[in-house]
Amino acid sequence: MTTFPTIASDHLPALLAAIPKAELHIHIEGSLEPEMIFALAQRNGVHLPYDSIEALRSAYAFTDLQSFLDIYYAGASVLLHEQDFYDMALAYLQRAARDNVVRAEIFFDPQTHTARGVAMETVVRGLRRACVDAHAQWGISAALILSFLRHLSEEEAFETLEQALPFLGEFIGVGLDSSELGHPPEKFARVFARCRELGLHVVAHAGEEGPPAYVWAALDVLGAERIDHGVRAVQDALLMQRLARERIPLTVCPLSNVKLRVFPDLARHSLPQLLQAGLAATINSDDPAYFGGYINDNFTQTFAALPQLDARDAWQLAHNSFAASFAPEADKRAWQQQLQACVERVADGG
Ligand code: HPA
Ligand SMILES: [Zn+2]
Repeated sequence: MTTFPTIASDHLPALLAAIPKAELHIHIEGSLEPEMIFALAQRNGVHLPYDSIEALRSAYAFTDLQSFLDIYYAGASVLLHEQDFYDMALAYLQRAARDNVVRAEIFFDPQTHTARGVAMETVVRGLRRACVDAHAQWGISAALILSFLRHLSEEEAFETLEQALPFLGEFIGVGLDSSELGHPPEKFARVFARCRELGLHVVAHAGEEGPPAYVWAALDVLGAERIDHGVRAVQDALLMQRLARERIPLTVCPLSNVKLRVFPDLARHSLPQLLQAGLAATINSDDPAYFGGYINDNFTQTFAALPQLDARDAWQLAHNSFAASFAPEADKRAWQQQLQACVERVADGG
């Protein structure tokens, strides 16, 4: 965009809500609301160590990534049948469409389920059916990214990849999540090389709790096309230059970062520095049921806490989200045009 229309700051919340956007960092198991955890536990006869929805919700007081992951994996234990995966993903996609998400690239953690005896086929079929139905109902475009658990071994990642081979057409790429510290990207060099040979897109969580060295390794050893989180890159000037020069997208999750104490509060988040340095940052929800908000909550609360962010930044973040997505180029062009039209409509007071 060469000229940017004037948008008064009191129109900013409306703009943030209305702009079409892509969500590129959402763990579908992290969209499981306490109400649905309880409903599925009842439906499937799974015992939960919490007496009520309120008791479960009050356990959501995290001190770091691991303290969150322990509860997140426990919550996922209620998912057993294809319909459970379908219901979870359809609920997320309906909620995302309300936030004007036009494209969602959704992580799923198959090892969390296969370890409990749930078949890969059950997981993938349920999630894919929700993606197809959500597109038909709300026009939202959705795709899946299989994420390996980094606290497990590379051998277990290879076994998971083997189980996923019959479903290669059902997911667009692979990621790397779970406990970051002590599990550097190098641990998964060979399995990611195999995934690249298979033509899959490659992303990885790096620089959430881990050091900038993990971001370098995600790029150079795994061949990551996007970095999930990456907010600690600000500690390394050379890395910042590289991320900016190569326009490597960062999928930033502000509410997650505050809940897991990566930053003490939103006002001290590194997002303005990332944008100022010309990095292709995006805003995402990560695990919205656990971190207190979906994507528009992340946009509005982050902009409210950081008054230096303005309408131009909102446009940039949405623009980056489409540029960084793995959707077909024709779709990306159409969404960029919708974004432009939306900005002009809000500027006109419409
Ligand atoms: O933010 C995260 N980091 C690592 N693993 C995860 N699994 C779900 N959310 C996350
Ligand atoms: Zn994540």
